[in-house]
Amino acid sequence: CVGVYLLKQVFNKKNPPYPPGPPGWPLIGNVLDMPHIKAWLTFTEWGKQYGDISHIKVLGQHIIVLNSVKAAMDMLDNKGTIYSDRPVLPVGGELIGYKNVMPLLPYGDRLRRYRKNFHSVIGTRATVAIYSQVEEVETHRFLKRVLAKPDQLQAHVRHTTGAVILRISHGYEVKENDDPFVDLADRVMNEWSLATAPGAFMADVVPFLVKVPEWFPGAGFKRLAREWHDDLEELIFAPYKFVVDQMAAGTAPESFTSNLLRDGSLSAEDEHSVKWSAATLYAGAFDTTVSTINGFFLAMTLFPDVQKKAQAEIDAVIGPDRLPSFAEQDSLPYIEALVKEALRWHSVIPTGFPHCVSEDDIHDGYYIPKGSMVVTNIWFMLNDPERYANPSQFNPERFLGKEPETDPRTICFGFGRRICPGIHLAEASVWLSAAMSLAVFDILKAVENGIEITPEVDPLSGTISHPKPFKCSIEPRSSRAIALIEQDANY
Ligand code: HEM
Repeated sequence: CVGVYLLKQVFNKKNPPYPPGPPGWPLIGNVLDMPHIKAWLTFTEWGKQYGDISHIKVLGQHIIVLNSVKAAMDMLDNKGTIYSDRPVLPVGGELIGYKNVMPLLPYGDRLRRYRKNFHSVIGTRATVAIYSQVEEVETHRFLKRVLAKPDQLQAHVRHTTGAVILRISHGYEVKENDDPFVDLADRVMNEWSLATAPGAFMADVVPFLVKVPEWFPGAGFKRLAREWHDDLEELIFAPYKFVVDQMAAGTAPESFTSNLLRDGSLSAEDEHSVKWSAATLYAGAFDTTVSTINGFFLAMTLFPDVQKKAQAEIDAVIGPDRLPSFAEQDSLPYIEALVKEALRWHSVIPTGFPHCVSEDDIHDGYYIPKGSMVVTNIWFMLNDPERYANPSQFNPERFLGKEPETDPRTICFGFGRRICPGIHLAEASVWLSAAMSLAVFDILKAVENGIEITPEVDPLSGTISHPKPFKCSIEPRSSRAIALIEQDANY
């Protein structure tokens, strides 16, 4: 009745409720509701049932799930001063040391320093353009590798992405095989993704276990954490020393690190920021770029009409006698739309990196307690049928014409003060891989025993989601294309 409703309103004003969500159980709360596989699908269901902002509580931790761009902007952008912290991971963050890597760095002065470093070196399209030649040389090498061994596409994507990043971060040119820095970085990235997965260690949920000595039964995670800590330290110091030595010898090429060290004597804190932000560049860029480029190849295998249109544009604008370069970026609108669609269609960080709330807040009448973890369901935002017609279709045309759909770059790179600082580099790498590959290769369905194989669209679980490994066939488009790939480019 009206009386009860009014009483509820008065009560809610004084004690606003948590946002709605699955009811949970006495004592254990929502432990059983927390999804571990493809969490974005469960979060999407919650969005349908409970609205844009939902809430669960898992072992004392409040988790807020956002299912709309508006809610993400209202909270993470507009209230950025209190929605920009990161969760504390007792094992990954503290014991191993990942809390010094930017995605897990607490909000504060050190974060501002790292982000300033990123901004000064790769913060705009113009600053990223300094590395155009590095990207062009390495991507041309990628074409050569694919031509030689097309069935190892996914290994070539990883190798090339690592090569581009190490040249940009430390001016280091990788060896074709068994490169020590690439192997180390690969190992650390693998350890990072294991250690930061939700529920990776019991001690993340029951933090006092961190204090247990290494010899204690069940404390094997401490030995692992020590070994992974050592790998991380090596990844930070070895490439940094490489740059310092080269600078002393006067032979250091342009790189993120050499650029930041050029200013001369640095305080200990500045030196820390340079070392760790350079290594962060690898951590932030590697898996995300690999996953997006693999997603592009998957889309081309499944949507041949899109591929043909893209090739027709390249043929008309560039012709058959040279490879596309960054100089033509603005003359290839269909390729630009295709890159946007690649960023939308395969969502690389489907549930974002969690933000943490540093003060109590009341938002839209809901109580958001200090310490809450805020998760953005980026996957749904990029697949919301009200925003993107037929979202499962790979259709670059949705971004062309008079009424383009929302630019996915305003969603897929996250929100607020923790928005991805590598946007321009990510776009440049994906653009060049797409344009150069389409210029010279046809990407087709593989045929085995006379039967065409249609790959599944089945993104894998993980903070960074990769497309499920798939087969495709890659053939040079013509003998002219082979000659273009094989020639020594003059960059
Ligand atoms: C397609 C490629 C990429 C996608 C989709 C992507 C997406 C994202 C997202 C969603 C976040 C979390 C933002 C938030 O907390 O709201 C993020 C953070 C971050 N990204 Fe990217 N990213 C990509 C490539 C890159 C590249 C190339 C770099 C490095 C050059 C990079 C470096 C980082 C770093 C350092 C953070 C942490 C920022 C912070 O915590 O303040 N990312 N990225």
